[in-house]
Amino acid sequence: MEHEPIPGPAGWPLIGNLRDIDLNNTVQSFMALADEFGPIYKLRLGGTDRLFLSNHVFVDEVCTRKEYGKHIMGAVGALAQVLPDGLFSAQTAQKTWGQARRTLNPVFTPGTIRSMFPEMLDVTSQLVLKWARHGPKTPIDVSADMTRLTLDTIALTAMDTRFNSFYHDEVHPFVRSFGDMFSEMQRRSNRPAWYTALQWTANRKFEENNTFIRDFCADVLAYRRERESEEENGEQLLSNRKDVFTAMLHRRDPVTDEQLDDSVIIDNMITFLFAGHDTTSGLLSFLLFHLVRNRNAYKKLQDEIDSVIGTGALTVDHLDKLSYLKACLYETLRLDPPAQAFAVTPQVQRDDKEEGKDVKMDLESVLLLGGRYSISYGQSAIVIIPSLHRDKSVFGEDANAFRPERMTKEKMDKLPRNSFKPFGNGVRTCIGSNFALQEAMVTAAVLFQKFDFDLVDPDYQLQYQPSLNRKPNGLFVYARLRPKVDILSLHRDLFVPAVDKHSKEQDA
Ligand code: HEM
Repeated sequence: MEHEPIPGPAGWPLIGNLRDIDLNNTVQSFMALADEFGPIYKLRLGGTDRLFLSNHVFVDEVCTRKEYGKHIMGAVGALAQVLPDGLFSAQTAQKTWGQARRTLNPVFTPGTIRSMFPEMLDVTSQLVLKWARHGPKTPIDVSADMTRLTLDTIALTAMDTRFNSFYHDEVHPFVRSFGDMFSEMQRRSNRPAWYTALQWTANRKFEENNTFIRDFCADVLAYRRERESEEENGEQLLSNRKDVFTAMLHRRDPVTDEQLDDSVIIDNMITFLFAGHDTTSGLLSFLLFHLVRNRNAYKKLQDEIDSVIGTGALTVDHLDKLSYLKACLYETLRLDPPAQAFAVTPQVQRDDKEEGKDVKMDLESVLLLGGRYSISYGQSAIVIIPSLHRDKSVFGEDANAFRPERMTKEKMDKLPRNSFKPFGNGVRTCIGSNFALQEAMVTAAVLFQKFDFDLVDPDYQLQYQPSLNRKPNGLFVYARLRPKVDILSLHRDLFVPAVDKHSKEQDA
């Protein structure tokens, strides 16, 4: 029973609000509906009523009240059918989620992520050399190359595997198969099950893609085990590496003292390969777009990079001093958050169950949102992150403008609680957020140190790719080496610290 009617468009019999959304770009539709119906509205999709939230007051409530937890639904629910034990798609109460999260948390501490700096720089160097050799007149497909960069980085740092995407014109088959599979999941999540059952060709393709990505990861796992069994007991033991793979293969969960099963390892290899690249590539692509469009911020960033790094190699210690770059990244995450939504629902708490409390998961058990709108246990509340981040009551009348100055550490500390949620919430918050930020800082610092950028089409208007994560569509730039950058010594200059280079010149 609703306490006060929740706004929303009237639906149709059987199909509900299916006609109110563009299935190829659902989040853009949700944002437009938020503009029309306000910070809370309701849609009937896939046979259930879903709530959509987009201001910090409602979002704060669902992010802080203990009744709410992550809801595995929609496309994530479809993902759970093929990755039942992946960190992203498993239920919080599931034993395998807790085991994997505790096993992997130590891989994502700031110290361990810093130790991945050389590998991040290695992959960045491949991008830089490619763009330098293309020359200043070749249009660069930004999203495609950022996808190559982030995929290769997560594969190398997390799984000690080189995808070598910069040496191929086509995207890696893993990305193509997973992308196709996920598009199908999104379509499935918004239409009735009987309709999906009739899509024989799409269903066969889905199974083929699923088999391909599982076999691919099983092969990588088998190869790693083979290498470990062959290696001598030496200093370079693979099992001493501090990466996701090694933790999954060797660490014991501190609570259950158990190791992860192979099927859990494979589910999480797929999860990390996907979640670890698709979002960060969007972040880097949007960063480039916003900076090229905002020349004041562009200049300020390049000045910071020149004064902190100079012309020598970037080191991990430089990263702590690039505060304006960090603000640019946060401002990009605010305006164009690559992960566009997350879903929560009121859940029966484990404590309640253990104490035998009579908490019924049926439509009679309701909570009130904002003290006015009813939400039942098991019903989805979806946070529309880009709308939340453009809330004018928080970010001001210029909320749609790119202004990194509003995202300095001091200013962010003063933002209302839960008004900035690019990495999700609570125990289900993104495990890779610090990894993503460090990777983006390494790449952006080197790119703006070495290149000047211009849009190929100066009138380009931002468009979004129809995919789960937000990415620019059709964004092409020209990359020109900056005046004092020498293409012949570029490779060396990316790695040789400035001091060493200087002293070598003096020695000569
Ligand atoms: C800019 C980059 C990134 C953004 C914006 C982002 C965003 C998010 C968000 C919003 C969630 C929560 C989703 C939900 O509640 O349904 C999440 C979860 C997750 N992310 Fe990220 N992510 C990024 C990068 C990464 C990277 C680099 C990795 C891996 C190294 C990663 C791995 C994961 C995993 C495994 C989860 C599930 C965690 C759990 O539920 O325990 N993400 N991410």
